[in-house]
Amino acid sequence: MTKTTSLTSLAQAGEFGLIERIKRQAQQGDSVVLGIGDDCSATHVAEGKVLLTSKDLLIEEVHFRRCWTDMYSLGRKSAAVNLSDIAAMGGTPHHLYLGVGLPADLSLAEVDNFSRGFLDEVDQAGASLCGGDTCRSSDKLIISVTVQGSVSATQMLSRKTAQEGEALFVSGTLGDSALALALLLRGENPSDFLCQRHHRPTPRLALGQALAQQGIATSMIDISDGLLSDLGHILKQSALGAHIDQQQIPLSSDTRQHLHDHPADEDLILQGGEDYELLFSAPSCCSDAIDALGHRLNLPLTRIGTLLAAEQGLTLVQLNGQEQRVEARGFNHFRS
Ligand SMILES: Nc1ncnc2c1ncn2[C@@H]1O[C@H](COP(=O)(O)OP(=O)(O)OP(=O)(O)O)[C@@H](O)[C@H]1O
Ligand SMILES: Cc1ncc(C[n+]2csc(CCOP(=O)(O)O)c2C)c(N)n1
Ligand SMILES: [Mg+2]
Repeated sequence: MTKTTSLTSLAQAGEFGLIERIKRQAQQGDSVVLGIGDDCSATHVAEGKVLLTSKDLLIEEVHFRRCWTDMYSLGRKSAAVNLSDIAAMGGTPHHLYLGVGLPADLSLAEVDNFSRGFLDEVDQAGASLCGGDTCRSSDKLIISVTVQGSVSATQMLSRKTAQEGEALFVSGTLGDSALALALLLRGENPSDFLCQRHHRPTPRLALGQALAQQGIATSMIDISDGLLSDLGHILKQSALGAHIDQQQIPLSSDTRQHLHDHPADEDLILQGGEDYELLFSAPSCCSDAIDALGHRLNLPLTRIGTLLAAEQGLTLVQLNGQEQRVEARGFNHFRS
């Protein structure tokens, strides 16, 4: 057996050495019958719940640049963006599967930092890494994560159950991540706050679960491709229109200051992606419960608009007070 302490390269560790290193760091929750190490994992599904499963890829130069992020943050983000999809259904995450295609120029220390970040995010969510796949990639770092969670079937929140007349809310602030990315692409240095928002998104798990369990929200989605695009999915699947008030969209002070100086960047708020905040609909009578929940979680929950009949389409009251019909546009892998 190879001694692991003095290893520095992927070649020295080898495929199975790498898997062993990840396995040693991974904790297993009670629902895991068989974790890393066999042909499949085996896990229990809680009785009376439905299984939620989602997958997200992160590809170098498409989702991240290695020169912009440290590997620990990339590991955390790879888990977080997947956990965010479980949050969007009102669910509790349980099991994750990590596929990696590793270019030969990565050092073992970088891979260790990546897995440490991934596992810290998984642990924080109370979930377990149960398996994955490891292979060499010819050039780019490729990350493919599958997450499983559960939710009571009667409490699950989907995109297709919003109702006309209900209010639309978002958590947190919008546009910070897209602004950080825009600045990085322009060769500028985003503030530490903006960098955190881009490289270390927070999956809103406690919020998603509370909205589902308390029966407050009627539909929900996490904002990965931008507010208008992701709202567009709720509108399409619920056969509705909506009215958004741009003045109400919650901004961080860094983003507000930037827009004051660079108003041309306003579209980043509406169409920039990777906020990983939750967008949800709720009857207007739930406003007090939503306020109380926001206070309890120490997270702003802001009403930004109203759901209308489908014929009314998607309209935006702009900052100048003018109402304009808008497209449900945002990040699109084959268009932007
Ligand atoms: N190649 C594919 N094969 C089968 N289903 C897919 C494929 N790509 C996406 N889907 C499905 O299409 C739906 C929308 O996928 P999408 O990736 O846009 O999810 P999202 O949650 O809106 O965004 P994000 O990827 O940022 O999490 C999901 O149900 C997803 O499982
Ligand atoms: C280098 C670099 N270029 C562009 C972006 C922007 N970006 C990539 S994927 C995505 C949406 C969510 O992804 P998905 O829909 O695949 O889940 C966004 C906004 C980035 N983060 N890094
Ligand atoms: Mg999603």
